[in-house]
Amino acid sequence: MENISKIWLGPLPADSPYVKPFRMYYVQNGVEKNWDLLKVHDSVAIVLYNTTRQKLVLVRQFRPAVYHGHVTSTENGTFDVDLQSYPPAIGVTLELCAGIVDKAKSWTEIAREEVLEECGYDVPVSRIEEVMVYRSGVGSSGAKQAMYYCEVTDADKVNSGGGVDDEIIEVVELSLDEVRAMVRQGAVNNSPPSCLMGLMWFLANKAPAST
Ligand SMILES: Nc1nc(=O)c2ncn([C@@H]3O[C@H](COP(=O)(O)OP(=O)(O)O[C@H]4O[C@H](CO)[C@@H](O)[C@H](O)[C@H]4O)[C@@H](O)[C@H]3O)c2[nH]1
Ligand SMILES: [Mg+2]
Repeated sequence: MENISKIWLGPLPADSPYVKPFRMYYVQNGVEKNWDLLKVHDSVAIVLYNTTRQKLVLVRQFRPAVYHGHVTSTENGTFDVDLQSYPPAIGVTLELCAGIVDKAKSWTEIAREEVLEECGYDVPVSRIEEVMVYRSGVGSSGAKQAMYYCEVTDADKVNSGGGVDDEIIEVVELSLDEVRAMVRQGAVNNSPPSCLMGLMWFLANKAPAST
């Protein structure tokens, strides 16, 4: 996974299909203001629970933005990355299965495809229920994310997952005790808030009482 041998930074090309930067201007209470922001894709995330194994199914992957966040928090924005001081493992996250909405398909169909591509479970959209919709990165992007819940069994597993094209994704199964440890007071995670919220929602609403 973190078989990464070189890391460097460059300016964002204007034609990035993933991130488009803008400065928005507005007048509030008669005062002109502006805000620097990013247009990024909306997305779906899926809380996946394997009822056969009583495990939450998450994904591990190297996230360049998380790596950058670790490094620039101490290096003030510019860096020649020394992989000894900053091992790539600091950029590896544990997240809900998730994907960007970049196709003309329904959001639940995109969720269904992500469950299949990233985690290897083939389920019909009728088994994917909406949990909630919210905005991420309210200071920088405000992108919409819809969270879904889906229960799967070992019988739904058709491949090992891992993503498509050049994606490198590891499927990780967590016990309920391991999930509880992730959201315990004082816990420090490399996970996004959406994942931690999804896990807390699961513990509050879906987790079997006795395990
Ligand atoms: N973002 C990006 N920048 C590139 O430069 C860039 N270059 C290539 N790609 C490709 O785009 C695809 C993105 O993968 P997904 O569709 O699975 O989306 P996620 O990365 O899982 O992101 C979702 O889930 C996250 C967790 O909840 C949220 O934080 C995000 O907001 C949310 O979109 C991959 O094939 C990747 O190779 C880039 N993708
Ligand atoms: Mg993804």
